Amino acid sequence: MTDSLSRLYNAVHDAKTRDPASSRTARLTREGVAKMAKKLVEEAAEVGLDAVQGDRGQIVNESADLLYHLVVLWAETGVAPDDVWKEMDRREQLFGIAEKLPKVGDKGRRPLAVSERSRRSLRRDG
Ligand SMILES: N=c1c2ncn([C@@H]3O[C@H](COP(=O)(O)OP(=O)(O)OP(=O)(O)O)[C@@H](O)[C@H]3O)c2ncn1[C@@H]1O[C@H](COP(=O)(O)O)[C@@H](O)[C@H]1O
Repeated sequence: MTDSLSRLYNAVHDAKTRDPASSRTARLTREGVAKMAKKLVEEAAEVGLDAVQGDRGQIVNESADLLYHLVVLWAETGVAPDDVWKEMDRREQLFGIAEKLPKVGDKGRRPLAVSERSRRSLRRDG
């Protein structure tokens, strides 16, 4: 999946300077980040609605549109796919450590407390 998104990112990056008449990405680039953000939110809402309606095929279609618009927003704001993969790796390591800690901590603390602490740390670092 990360490969497909990285390829899409490169294609989108190249398309930004193309003729807006033939490239949706170039059109979105001309319209600016607010328009890109609006499109992203619309696609996310569509995926959510399709899920509520139980339309699996449409969830797949709209998810592809959602990912395209997310990548367009990354390219516009200077975020590279690697930036996101690194953050995901960091979280995986953090939660992995939390999972290896004792199941019941001091004073009868439950593992959820450890997990919650990790989440707070993520929010603070992020
Ligand atoms: N992966 C995609 C991709 N996914 C979805 N879409 C388009 O995004 C549309 C969904 O967005 P909208 O709902 O806003 O579309 P719409 O209903 O037609 O809305 P409006 O255009 O009227 O605003 C889909 O109908 C697709 O046409 C994509 N358009 C382009 N790409 C890739 O992006 C790269 C650059 O392509 P161009 O931007 O066409 O140069 C290429 O690799 C393309 O394959």
